[in-house]
Amino acid sequence: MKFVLTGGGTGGHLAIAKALLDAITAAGDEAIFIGSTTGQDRMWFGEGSAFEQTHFLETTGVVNRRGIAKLAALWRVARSALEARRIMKRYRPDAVISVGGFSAAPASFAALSLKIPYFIHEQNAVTGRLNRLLRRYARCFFSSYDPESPVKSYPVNRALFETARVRERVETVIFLGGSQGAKAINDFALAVAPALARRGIAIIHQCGERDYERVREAYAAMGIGAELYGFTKELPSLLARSDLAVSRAGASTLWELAANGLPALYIPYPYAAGDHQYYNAMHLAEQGLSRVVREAELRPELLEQMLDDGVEAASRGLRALEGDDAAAAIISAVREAC
Ligand SMILES: CC(=O)N[C@H]1[C@@H](OP(=O)(O)OP(=O)(O)OC[C@H]2O[C@@H](n3ccc(=O)[nH]c3=O)[C@H](O)[C@@H]2O)O[C@H](CO)[C@@H](O)[C@@H]1O
Repeated sequence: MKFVLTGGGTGGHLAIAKALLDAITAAGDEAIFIGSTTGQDRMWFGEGSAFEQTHFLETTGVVNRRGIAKLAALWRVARSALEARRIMKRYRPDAVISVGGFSAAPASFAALSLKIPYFIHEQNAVTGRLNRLLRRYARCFFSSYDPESPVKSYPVNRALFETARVRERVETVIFLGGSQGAKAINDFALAVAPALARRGIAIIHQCGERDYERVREAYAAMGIGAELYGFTKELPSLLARSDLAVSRAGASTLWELAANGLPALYIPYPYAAGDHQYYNAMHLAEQGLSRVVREAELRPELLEQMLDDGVEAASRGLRALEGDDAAAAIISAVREAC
């Protein structure tokens, strides 16, 4: 079978595209990618990816723009949709799967106008604008928070299941800012680092490229030897070594931590559309599997409290969540629906 995967912008969407691609190629099938020239699409799939072809079309976000800027963004989507139609007429895919984000708009409209079976994977607890608009036209809508979804587990890198373990005590804390890094989490890490050092707890910290120098200098000034990364491709092995995470609640990160049995204190990005990071985190917090705190209410004592309470029960609970190979299950559901 031939697939088109579309969508991206940020790592959360692209991580799903990658997991689906792996499931497609493992089954001996093939796929092409249609994404955007803006955002992180090229960084993920620019060179040496396993896609048969990759196309980066000119699109920018539409939702937060006004006036002329919005019209210009819509014009770019329309022009790129025509280009996506030309690509699909040549490639003749059996199915188009959108992982959301503004990068997905041209290929989604092209698929629907050509009547190619169309599928959506929504990563977040609050459905994004484009997915809300197009959901009614999709043959299946996959979401880990929707009881109606044909597959409820979330596609994550298999390595996270393979290295999963129950955490009995906290020897290493990892700070995670999502694919772009988060200044608030960086500041929090620096504020709690001395207390962690006093307890003999090691620190791993993914701080984002933009804030890397500042954070590096701050650790050096405190004489604390944190293991620091801007953006790293080795995240799965870093998570496997960690016992507690302090993290944004981007969907892919959240389900990767869950798959690995790694409990977290989630600090949702306050400006995410529809506050979706908060609802992503609440999905786990309501089951007692992690904690969530608003950025404005973040206090060092909260982390200390979690260290005192221990993480074993939460870690065991995460390991008990449904955790099959979601990407393969999604691809086989797509195959059946075509
Ligand atoms: C600010 C914002 O709007 N963020 C959104 C964005 O988050 P963001 O792009 O940060 O997405 P996620 O947290 O979902 O995923 C980040 C991905 O990048 C990977 N990674 C991250 C850092 C690193 O150094 N190396 C690395 O490989 C992670 O393992 C993960 O697979 O998309 C998510 C999925 O729609 C949403 O839930 C988030 O709300």
